[in-house]
This record gives sequence, structure tokens and C-alpha cells, in this order.
Amino acid sequence: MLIRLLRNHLGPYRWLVVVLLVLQLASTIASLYLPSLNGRIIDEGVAVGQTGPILRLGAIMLGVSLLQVTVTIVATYLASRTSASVGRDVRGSIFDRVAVFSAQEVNRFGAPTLISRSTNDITQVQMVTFMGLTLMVGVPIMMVGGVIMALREDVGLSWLVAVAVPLLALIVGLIIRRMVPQFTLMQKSIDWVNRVLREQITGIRVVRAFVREEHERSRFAEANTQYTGTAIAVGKLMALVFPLVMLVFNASSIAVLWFGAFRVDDGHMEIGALTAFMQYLIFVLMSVMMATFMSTMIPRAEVSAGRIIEVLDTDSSVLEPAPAVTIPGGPVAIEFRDVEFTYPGAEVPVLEGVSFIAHPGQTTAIIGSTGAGKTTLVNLIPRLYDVTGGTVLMGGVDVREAELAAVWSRVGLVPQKPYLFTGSVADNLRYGDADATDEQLWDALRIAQGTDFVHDMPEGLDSAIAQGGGNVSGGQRQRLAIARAVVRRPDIYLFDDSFSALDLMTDRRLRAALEPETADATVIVVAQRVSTIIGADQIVVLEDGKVVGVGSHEDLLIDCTTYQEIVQSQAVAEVA
Ligand SMILES: Nc1ncnc2c1ncn2[C@@H]1O[C@H](COP(=O)(O)OP(=O)(O)OP(=O)(O)O)[C@@H](O)[C@H]1O
Repeated sequence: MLIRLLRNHLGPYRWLVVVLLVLQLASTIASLYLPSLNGRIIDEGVAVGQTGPILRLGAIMLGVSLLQVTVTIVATYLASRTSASVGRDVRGSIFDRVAVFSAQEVNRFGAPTLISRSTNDITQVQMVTFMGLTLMVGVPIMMVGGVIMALREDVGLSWLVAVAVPLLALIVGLIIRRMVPQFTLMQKSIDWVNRVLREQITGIRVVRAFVREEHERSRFAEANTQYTGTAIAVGKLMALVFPLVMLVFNASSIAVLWFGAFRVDDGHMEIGALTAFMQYLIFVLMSVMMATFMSTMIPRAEVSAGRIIEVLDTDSSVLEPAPAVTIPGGPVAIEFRDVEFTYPGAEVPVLEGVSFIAHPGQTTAIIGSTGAGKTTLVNLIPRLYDVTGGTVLMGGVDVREAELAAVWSRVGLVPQKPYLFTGSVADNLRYGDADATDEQLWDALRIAQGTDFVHDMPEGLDSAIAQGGGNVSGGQRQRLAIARAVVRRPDIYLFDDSFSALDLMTDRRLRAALEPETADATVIVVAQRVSTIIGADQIVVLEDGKVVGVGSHEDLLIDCTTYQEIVQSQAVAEVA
């Protein structure tokens, strides 16, 4: 998965990758050259009291060091640039993919995981990419080259390499093997802490109203304690790594000095070669350590890459048709023809055999008990979901055969839970029409009965709206969402229970103001209160996903039992 993800996303940077590999090679060769120069300075200069070789070899050493430092700086810069660019591109790909998802795919994944896949998982992949670009070539060359160079200095001490390298690999490997599950657990603990925290922040009012602070505090403490416990466990293992690695390094150096001293004494080895041998051994040990660390990051990045690819490989269930049929211009009817809809994974359909026509210039109201399928029905029109049976037609064209943008551009949807975006009031209203003038925005607000409260806001149209519309009331949010739909001047208005948070007077004024605006449009209104739809041209009564009556208020009062029951129950409630 990681390889596949990187192959797809490193493509545009392949020349940079080649340059980086060459730079890694140059830097490693330069590093490998330094200890042998150092050894020669000792043997040819210090040991025999000659300053000439010291100066000559010292100058070369200085040059090689400068080259190595420069190459490393450039390589690190390029590697971080490339890995950051890869991260940016993968994030962009996820965003583009999620943007075409229908409600079905968004619900299947869920928003929190889509966000963590776009942030945390990409960071894992980005880190591994950076390490690969800086160490992938250098570490193996350093390991093999270090061994060769050490043997070149002295074969007699080679058994020390054979002992020290596996010993270090074993120690670091064992510690890391215990660390990996802790890392996974830590990731889960972070998710847990985030989840509890998010629920508490968004549900703070419910928590207070139900005096559940103590319960929530203990829930958070539990998650927090697990996270802390895991972090401490990882910390303990980390604390072990450094001293143990240093122990192996130092023990190896002592062993080289001890056994090397005998060889120098016997005349089998020069003192400079001994110094160089020791440095090469340290190089090899460091490479082993880095390779082991890298190998722990790869499984984590592999898991993350799998989670990312799962999103990228998911196709939207709402597809763009080819070729597309054009929906006629101007006011258009919406027709449901024997529509059936079943949610993915559900056993029974939510809508079954739904047929009716909503004509332009008329208001069609949908009424039914909660869970009857009203919202589902409305969502099928702009293809938030596609029908699983039958057809939804817009102007006589099956919505699945028309271009998606063409369908969306004809619809002004006011969802049951209106969502506002961070920005100003005007920014939100211009979602309806990016080119709308301030006058058009005020006009839409007038119709939606929002003029007064927007006027009263400190900066009028430029007043800030918090994320999700958190700084306006439920009724104000609904009115802004209605104004947003009105700004668009669509041919089809879909009001999904959009007046529920308004008091009766505001509701009445809003409907009166809307009437002339929507005179030619097809208006579909989902409603809970019969009193608000009595004047509708046509009322569709839904019960358990089936249409049990279509007609005017008066007709339905005569021949639709379900409608009579709804009217009866609401009348009783009002009297009470
Ligand atoms: N995303 C979903 N996945 C599975 N089932 C769902 C989903 N959304 C809604 N349902 C189910 O479909 C049925 C109809 O839901 P829908 O929201 O359309 O009803 P509604 O008539 O609009 O209700 P209300 O008046 O309470 O808003 C319900 O039984 C609900 O549980």
C-alpha cells in the first residue's frame, strides 16, 4: 500500500528523488572517506613527527567535511520539501475524492475518520517519505561500506564487527518489538481522548442541563489515563534505548582499543588504522540503529497508507452520466415514479412505490410521522442519494441521466439541520450565488424575515458567523439558510422542515413573503404542523415510506385516514 501510494504521488518529483539519491550517495562516500584520512594523518604525520602530511591531509579532510556538510544540508532541505509536497498532494487527492462522495460514502466512513486520515495518517506517510529520502540509500551504503572500509584497515579485528553489529541489532530490535504495539495503542488512545473531548465540547449544553459533568469528567479521565499510561510505557522503553546503545558503542570502542593495542604492539597494525577502524565500527553501528528505527516506522506508515488508499479507491455511488441529457430550462416539474429507496446495509426499504408529481407554480407539502421517510424523499431530488428502484424525474429527465451540476444548479435546498460556514453573513448567503449584490442579499433576508436581526448584528452583512452557525440562534440559522436558497433564485425549492424553529407569526410572514418569489417555482415543503400546509396545492401523506394519500387538505380530510389522524392528534395537542 505504501509503495503504491508513493509510486502514484512521487511521480511528479522523480527528478528531485534522483538528485536526492545522488546527494545521499555523495554524502555517504564523503563520510566514509573521513576516518581513513584521519588514520593517515596519525600514521603519516603524528606518529613520525611530520607536519607536511598533517597539513596536506588536514586540508583534504576539511574540504571533504565541507562538501559533506553542504551536500547534507541541501539533501535535507530537498527531502523535506519533497515529502511536504507529497503530503500536500495526498491531502488534495483525499479532499477531491471526498468532495465527489455522495452522502452514502460520507456516512459509511464518518467525518472524524476522514479528517484523521487527511491529517494524522498523511503525517505518518510524510515522515517515512522524509526518512526514506534522507536515509534510504545512505544507511545501507554506510553499513556495507563501513564494514568494507573497516576490513581494509584491519582484517584481524573483523570478528569484533561480527559480534557488535548483531548484538546491537538484537537489543534495538527487541526494544522496538515491544514498542510497536504501544504505538498502535497510543494511536487508539489519542482517538479515544479526541472522541470524548469532541463529544463534550459539542454537547456541553446537554452535559450541563443534565448535570452530567461528573460522569463526563470520569469518562475523560479514563481515556486520559490510558493515553498517559501508554505514553509512559513508550517513554520507559525509549529511556532504555539510549543507554543500551551507548553501552554497545562504548563496549565496542573499548574492545577495539584493547584488542587493537595488542595488534599494534605486535606490529600487525598502525595506530592510525586502529583509530579509523574504531570510527568505521561506530558508523556501522549507527547505520544498524537507524535501519532498525526506520523499520519500525514502515509498518505504521503502511497501515496509514492503507487507510488513505481506502478513501482514494472509493468511488461515489452517485455517478456522472455519459452522455448527459439536458434538463429543459425554466420552471420544471419533479416527478416521483414508483420510487423505492433502501439505505445501504438496511434490510427493508425506507421508501416504496412512491409516485406523485410536484408541478411548477405549486406548493407540494410532504407530511407524515417521524421516520416516515420525508427527508430521504427530499434527498433523492438533488441526488444526495440515488434511488434503488423507480425514477425521480426533473423536467421529464431522469436525474441520474442529467449532469450533476445541472441538477444541483436548479435546486435551492434548505436542509432540516441547516449548516452555516465560518465567515461572514454575506459569505454564507453568497453560497447561493457568488455574484449576488448586497441589495440582492438584503432582499433575500427581507423574504426570509432576517433583515432585523442581521441589521442588529454589529457589522450587518459582514458580521462573523462561527463554525456551523454556532453564534446565531436556531431560528436565525434557519432564516439565513432560507435566505441562502432564495439568493439562488432556483427553479425548485426544497424546504425540509425548514420553518420548525420559527414562531407562528414569523412563519406566517415568511410564507407570505415567499409566495410571490416562488410563484413560478416548484416548491416542495416537508412539514410537521398541519396548520402550516393547509394552503398547499397538494399534500403528499407518507406512512412507513409509502404514499397513503395525495390531494388538497379538504380532499385528504375526507378520504385519508392517516391524514385525519395527524390532523386530529395535532388539534388535540393544540387544545390541550
Ligand atoms: N443514513 C441513514 N442510514 C440508514 N438509515 C437511515 C439513514 N437516515 C435515515 N434512516 C432511516 O430512514 C428512515 C426515514 O428517515 P427520514 O429521515 O427520511 O425520516 P423523516 O420522515 O424525515 O423523519 P423526521 O420527521 O423525524 O425528520 C428512518 O427509519 C431512519 O432511521
